Amino acid sequence: MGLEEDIRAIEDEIKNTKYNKATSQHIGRLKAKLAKIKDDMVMRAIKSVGGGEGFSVKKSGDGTIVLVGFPSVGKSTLLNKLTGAQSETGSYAFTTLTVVPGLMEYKGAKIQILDIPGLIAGAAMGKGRGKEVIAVVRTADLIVILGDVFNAVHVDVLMRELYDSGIRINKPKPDITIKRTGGGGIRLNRVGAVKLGLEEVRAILGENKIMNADVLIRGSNVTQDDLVDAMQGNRIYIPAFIAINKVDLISDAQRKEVEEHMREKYGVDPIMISAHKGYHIEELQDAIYEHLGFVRIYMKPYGEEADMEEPMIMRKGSTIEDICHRLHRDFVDQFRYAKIWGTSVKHDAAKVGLKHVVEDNDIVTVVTKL
Ligand SMILES: Nc1nc2c(ncn2[C@@H]2O[C@H](COP(=O)(O)OP(=O)(O)OP(=O)(O)O)[C@@H](O)[C@H]2O)c(=O)[nH]1
Repeated sequence: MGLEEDIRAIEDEIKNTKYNKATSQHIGRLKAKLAKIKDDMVMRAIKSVGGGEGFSVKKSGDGTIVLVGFPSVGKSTLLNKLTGAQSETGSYAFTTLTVVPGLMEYKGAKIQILDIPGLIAGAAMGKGRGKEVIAVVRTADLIVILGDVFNAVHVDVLMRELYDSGIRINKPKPDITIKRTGGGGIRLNRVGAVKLGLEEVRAILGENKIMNADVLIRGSNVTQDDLVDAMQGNRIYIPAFIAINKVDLISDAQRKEVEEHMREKYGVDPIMISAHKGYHIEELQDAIYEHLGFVRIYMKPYGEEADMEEPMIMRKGSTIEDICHRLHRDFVDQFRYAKIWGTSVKHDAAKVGLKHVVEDNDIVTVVTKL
């Protein structure tokens, strides 16, 4: 059997085996095995991409989003609409031969948007130019999954290809630590109402020949798949949303039908756009801005007024240390303390250290030794 047949056979077996206490170890083992085979194929494919021309993308701006869609879904047209970049458009499949970066300026943030060749079924395993495309997608801060009104089913395929490429969308990274040890078998520590049991954990890790390890799992929602992901170790967690293009070509009733389908299937409202006619583009820009989770930070030089005109755009969760890095490469070394006026502190002008997490609209003074 070839690897692809192996994969299909294991997937079928998982699907056809009812999960219960008696089968949980067996299913865990199958899942671990499946992940290993897939990963061998996918990672080999991704590693073989030596940053060839057009695929070594330099990140720039305050965040990078990647447009993922089938060929001819309208990615290039959309990029042009959002950024004014001159991406090559045409009605043929695979007219976009390289990654085309554009810069969208929105609400003071500079957002890099990458148009990449269309993904197709089998991309994760290297079909089409899948491996190069996926190598780029894995660098994104946000993925916009672009479907079109006539092929809503492509969204399913895209989701699957992303999953098979080790990309987990709209999911926080599960809180799992696996520390290999020299002996003593598998020791499981669980914090919270964790459902996974020791036997399951042992079965899954055993499939990867991990016989001795301290495993710490926190949170009640951790699944077998999450443990397999943690074991494989190369998963990436990226936010994403769905936009459906070419709505100018269908009636209102058809549009509602597509919307309803997406809502039922993925539990989210897709953004219904027309890149060509410019319909709902602002809504899309808003969604991009929101999903990237920006915070605006106003810098106040020591003893001076704050600059309320040009905020520094940071991502949610950024710390004073991140701000220092942005300001000057010596600032972290020279750092004494920072002062903050805003919601991230209990009282205005509070002193904080490098690890302090800033919030939207904070005013910050960094005081250095010099
Ligand atoms: N009616 C209509 N046509 C569109 C829309 N957006 C794109 N198109 C057309 O769809 C075709 C493909 O658009 P592209 O922007 O080249 O698509 P792409 O996804 O970049 O295609 P590849 O480069 O092959 O991956 C072109 O003929 C566009 O003019 C839209 O909103 N409405």
